[in-house]
Amino acid sequence: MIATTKPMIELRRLHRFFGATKAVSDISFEVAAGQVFGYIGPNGAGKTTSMRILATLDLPTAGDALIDGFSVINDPDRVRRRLGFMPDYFGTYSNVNCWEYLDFFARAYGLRGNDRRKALHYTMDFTGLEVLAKKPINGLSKGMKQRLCLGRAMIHDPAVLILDEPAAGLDPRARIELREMITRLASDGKSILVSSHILTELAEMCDIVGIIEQGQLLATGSVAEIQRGRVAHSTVRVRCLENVGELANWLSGRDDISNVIVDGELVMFSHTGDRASEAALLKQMIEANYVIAEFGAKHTSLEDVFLTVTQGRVQ
Ligand SMILES: Nc1ncnc2c1ncn2[C@@H]1O[C@H](COP(=O)(O)OP(=O)(O)OP(=O)(O)O)[C@@H](O)[C@H]1O
Repeated sequence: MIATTKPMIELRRLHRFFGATKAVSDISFEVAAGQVFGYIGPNGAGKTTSMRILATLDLPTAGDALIDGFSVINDPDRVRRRLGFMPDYFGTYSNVNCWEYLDFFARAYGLRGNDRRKALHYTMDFTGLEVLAKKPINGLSKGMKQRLCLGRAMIHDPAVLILDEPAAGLDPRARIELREMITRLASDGKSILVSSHILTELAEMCDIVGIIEQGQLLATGSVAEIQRGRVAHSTVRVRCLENVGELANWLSGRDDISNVIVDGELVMFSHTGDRASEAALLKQMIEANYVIAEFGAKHTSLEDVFLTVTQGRVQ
C-alpha cells in the first residue's frame, strides 16, 4: 500500500463527553493516503462517536478532527466532499432498487449526466452489485446491503473512507470480499478508517491499528508492533525420545516456564518470552543432551493481545 506523510485523517486531542460519560478522551492519531487504520475496541469504547465527529455528524467537546487538513469544526463542507461515511446501521427503504438508491446519493453529491452514469457503473461494478441493479433494497441480504452501503460511501470518489463496523454480521466469504474491496480502495490511494470490535477481523488489511477502550487510545502501531510491545506467551509442545520425566523436571525449575504436562513422549508447557528466547530454550535443551525430535510453539493470538491491552471496562 502506498503511504505518503501528509495526514489525510487526523484526530487532534479529540474529546467528546456526554454528561459524565467520557466517550472520547484525548485521542490523537493520523492516517496517511493509501493507509488503512483499524480502530479496534469493545462495545461502547468510543469508536462510533469519533467516526461521527469525523463525518461532521457531531461536534467535539474539545480538540479537533481534520480530513485532508480541513477541520470538521471550521470547514465541514470541505470535509464532507472529501469523505465517504459508512454507518453501522442501514435504514429501511421501500420501493427503491439498488440503482435508484445509489443514483439518489450521486445526485445529492452533485454528479450530473455522463459523470453520474460513469460513477454509478463504476461503483456497481466495484461492489459487485451490477447484477442486482433492479433489485429492491429491502430484499437484499446483509452482505449485499453492506456492499450497497460501501457503494453509497464511495459514489463521489472521496479521498477518505470512514467505515463503522462494516464486517459486522457478514459470513466468512462476505468478510473476505469486503477485505479485498478495502485493500483495493487503499491501493487506489484512499485513506481508510475502519472499526471493529474484533482485532483479527481487521489485522490482515490494516497498516496500523489503534486499540481504544473507555474513550482512550491504549495502543497504536502495526499489528506486529503492538504484539512486540507485549510480553509474548506461547504454548510449547516438545517430543523428547528419552528421559521425558527428567526433561519435565528440568523445565519445571525455570522461571519462564509453567504448566508442564507430560503425555508419553510429549511435554507441553507455557513459555513466557519472545521467539529468540524460545530458540535459546531449544538450544539449551539440546546442549543438556535431551533428544528432541520435535519442537513447536503456538503463539499468543491477536485476540489475546487485544484482551491483554483492554480490560473490559465499561462506563
Ligand atoms: N448521544 C449520546 N448520548 C449519551 N451517551 C452517548 C451518546 N452517544 C454515545 N454515548 C456513549 O458514549 C460511549 C461511547 O459510545 P460509542 O457508540 O462511540 O462506542 P463504540 O465504540 O462505537 O461502541 P459499539 O461497538 O457498541 O458501537 C458509550 O458509553 C455510549 O453510551
